[in-house]
Amino acid sequence: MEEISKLHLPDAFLDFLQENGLDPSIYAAVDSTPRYIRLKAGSEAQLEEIEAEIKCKLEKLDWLQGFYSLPPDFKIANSNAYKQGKIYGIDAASGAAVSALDVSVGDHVLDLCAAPGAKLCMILDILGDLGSVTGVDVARHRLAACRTLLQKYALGNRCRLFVADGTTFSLVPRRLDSDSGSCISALEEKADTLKEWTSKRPWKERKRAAKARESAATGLIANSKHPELIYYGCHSGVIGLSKSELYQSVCNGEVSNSGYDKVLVDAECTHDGSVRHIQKFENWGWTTLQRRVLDADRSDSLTSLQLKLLTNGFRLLKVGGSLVYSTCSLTVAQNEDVVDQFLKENASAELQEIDAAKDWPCRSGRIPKTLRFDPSTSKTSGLFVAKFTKLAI
Ligand SMILES: C[S@@+](CC[C@H](N)C(=O)[O-])C[C@H]1O[C@@H](n2cnc3c(N)ncnc32)[C@H](O)[C@@H]1O
Repeated sequence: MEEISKLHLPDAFLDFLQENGLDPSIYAAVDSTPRYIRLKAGSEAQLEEIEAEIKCKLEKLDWLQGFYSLPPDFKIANSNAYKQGKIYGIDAASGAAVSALDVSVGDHVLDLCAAPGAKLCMILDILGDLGSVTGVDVARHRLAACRTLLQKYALGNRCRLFVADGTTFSLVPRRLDSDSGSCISALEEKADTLKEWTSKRPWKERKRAAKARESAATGLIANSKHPELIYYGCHSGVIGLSKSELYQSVCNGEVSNSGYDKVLVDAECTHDGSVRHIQKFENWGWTTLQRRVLDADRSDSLTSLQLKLLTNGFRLLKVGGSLVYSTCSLTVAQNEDVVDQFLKENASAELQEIDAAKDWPCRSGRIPKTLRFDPSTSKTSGLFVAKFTKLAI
C-alpha cells in the first residue's frame, strides 16, 4: 500500500478499482514500466546513430517486431530521431493490438476510433504500397492531430480520415481504382471531382465548413448527413471520385463482399489500465479524474457506446475478415461483458485465437481467447484485446 500511495490515488478511484475487482498495486508499476518506441520501417540501419543521438541503448523486444524499450523516465519528444520521424512513441501493448489484426500488404483496413493515430501509423507502415486505411474519429481536433502525424511520418498516401460517429459510419473502402494508377490517371474532370488533397482550401469552402461545425456544435441544425473528410492521400481511392460516389452507401448484404478486410475498434474507455495516463491526473487534478473516468464509468452509456462501436465495426467487415476490439481499461464491464453481449447479438461473429500471442507477456481474459496485458506482469500499459472473424451464414 506504501507503493500505491506514491501516486496518491484518491479514495473514489480506489473504490472504483475495488468495485471492478482491480488490484490497485498495478499503479505501483508506474515507476518501473519501460517506455517503448517503434522504429519507423526503413530506419533499422540507423539504430546505432539513433542510440548515439538519444544517448541511450534501445533494448529490442523479442516478442514484438520493430519495438524497443527505454528506461521508464526517458523522454523522446526532444530528440532529433523523434522530430525527424524515425521513431514513434507507442506502448508495446498497443503494438500487440495492431499485430493481432494481422494486417497484410494490400488489405483495406478500417480504424474506427483512430485518433490520435499511433495504431493507425503502425497499420500504414505494415500495409506498404497496396491497400488502404480509413481512419474515423468523432473528435475533430484529435483527428486533425492524427493528420499531422501522417504528414510528419510521410504515411498518408493510402489513408483517408473522416470525422464521424463510428457507431453509424457506413462507407466501405474503394477497391476499384485504389490499388493502381497514379493520382493523375485517376482524375476525371467532373464538376465536383475530388482532386489532390490540399490543406489550402478555398476561402468559401473553409467558411462553409466552419459554419456547419459551429451550427452543429450549438445544435442549431442537424449534423451534415455525410462524414467530414479531413484528409485523403494520393492512393486512398478518393481522388477522381465525385462527392456522390465518395458517399455512396452499400446495403448490408453487399458489405459481406465489399467491406473491409480488417477492422480495428480501439474503443473509447475509462483508460484505467494506462498507469501513465492515471499518473497525469496528479497534475490535471483528481476532480478531472472524477469527471473523465469515474463518472463516465457510472453511466451505462460508455459500455453501450463500446458495444455500438464494435457492432458497427463488425457490420463493415467483409466475410472472412478480422476485427480486433481493444480498450485500455481493465474492467470486466468494458471488455468481457461487451464481448459477451456482442457474441450473443451477432451469430456470424466468432472469437479467434491470436496466434502471435503465444510469445506475448499477457494472460487470458475471463473469456478464453481474449487477452489482458496488465502493467505488473506484462511491463506494458494495461490493455484488453479480443479478435473476431466474420462467418458466412
Ligand atoms: C482509445 S482512443 C483511440 C486511440 C487510437 N486508436 C490510437 O492508437 O491513437 C479512443 C478514441 O475514440 C474516439 N471516439 C469516442 N467516441 C467515438 C465515436 N462515437 N465514434 C468514433 N470515435 C469515437 C475518441 O475521440 C478517441 O479518440
